[in-house]
Amino acid sequence: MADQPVFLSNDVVARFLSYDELIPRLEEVLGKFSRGNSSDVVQPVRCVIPIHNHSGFLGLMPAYIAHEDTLCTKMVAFYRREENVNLPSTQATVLLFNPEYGNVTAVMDGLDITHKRTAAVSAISAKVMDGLDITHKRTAAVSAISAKLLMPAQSDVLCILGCGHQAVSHYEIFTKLFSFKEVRVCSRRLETAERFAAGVQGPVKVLSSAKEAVHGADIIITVTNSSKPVLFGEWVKPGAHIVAVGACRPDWRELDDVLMRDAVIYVDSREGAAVESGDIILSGAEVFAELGEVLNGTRPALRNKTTVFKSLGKFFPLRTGKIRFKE
Ligand SMILES: NC(=O)C1=CN([C@@H]2O[C@H](COP(=O)(O)OP(=O)(O)OC[C@H]3O[C@@H](n4cnc5c(N)ncnc54)[C@H](O)[C@@H]3O)[C@@H](O)[C@H]2O)C=CC1
Ligand SMILES: O=C([O-])C1=[NH+]CCC1
Repeated sequence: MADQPVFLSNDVVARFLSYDELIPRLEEVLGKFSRGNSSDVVQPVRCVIPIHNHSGFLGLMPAYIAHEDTLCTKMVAFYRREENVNLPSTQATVLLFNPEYGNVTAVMDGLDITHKRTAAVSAISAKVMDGLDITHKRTAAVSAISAKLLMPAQSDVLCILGCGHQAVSHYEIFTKLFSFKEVRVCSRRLETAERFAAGVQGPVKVLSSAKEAVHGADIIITVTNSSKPVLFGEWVKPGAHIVAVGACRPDWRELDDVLMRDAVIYVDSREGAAVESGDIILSGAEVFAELGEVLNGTRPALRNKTTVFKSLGKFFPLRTGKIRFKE
């Protein structure tokens, strides 16, 4: 009989993941995904069902990488929370499988469970993070990869629009990897931005107007749960790089038509963008490249142009080794 799956609580998984390992691992899988070898990397556009009563969605994101025999799925619930800011906008759980037997070997994150057994997790070569952190750190790491490839060579000013969970992980990784002379934030409510600024380590300038906040910025990250544009092309410095993380539904927007049509558009998955991104679908903007294509050298990184990376959150499987449990 198969072992029972282990529950990896937030604390446990948090210990197993560092950005230093996450970034190269994501670069590797983004590249592999964009080579389009579907018999190696199987990762369809996620299946999303509406949670009508709660203005939410549940997305199922299965993935299999044949050459390393990794089978997993992420399940993510996400919500439009413009009115009720006291509820989480995203919750995620990841299941790892034994690919040969089909049984679940680990359930990760989003679970506040103190399991009686001690989980001795051996040989997890690309580590895992806690539930929310899997989503937050993975998303921020892919955004950072886009910035490595696409932001102007001289980038002094970072601006973050939206001051929730993703803003924290994005701030964390962007200030770790790059050095900015100024970091600005703006959120729908001033007090949220002030709380954010007080909570992070390092100087942050809080602005009450998004237009002022993005003025002259070299890199702008939109991490809002808005369904209407929060960033307008006429505000944006030519040549800036925009990382658009929110608006993951076909009728949700963070960026306006002007920006979408003027910028060169990069995505994590063309297929996903065509189905899920309101910014792309409703503006009619053309996708220029997947990040993986840039990493593979098959499409160029047009750093001198205004660029948008539209992130939708493909879940790229973690590489896992054997998981062993001790009583
Ligand atoms: N692309 C991806 O891979 C992923 C995308 N997401 C999306 O990222 C977005 C942010 O997620 P979280 O940080 O977890 O949400 P959150 O709820 O923690 O934070 C959202 C922030 O946006 C702010 N906001 C809302 N409307 C705004 C507006 N009009 N102008 C400025 N700020 C505004 C809110 O006040 C809040 O500070 C959500 O839309 C979520 O669905 C989440 C996970 C992965
Ligand atoms: O990949 C992800 O976790 C999500 N994408 C959109 C909302 C959450």
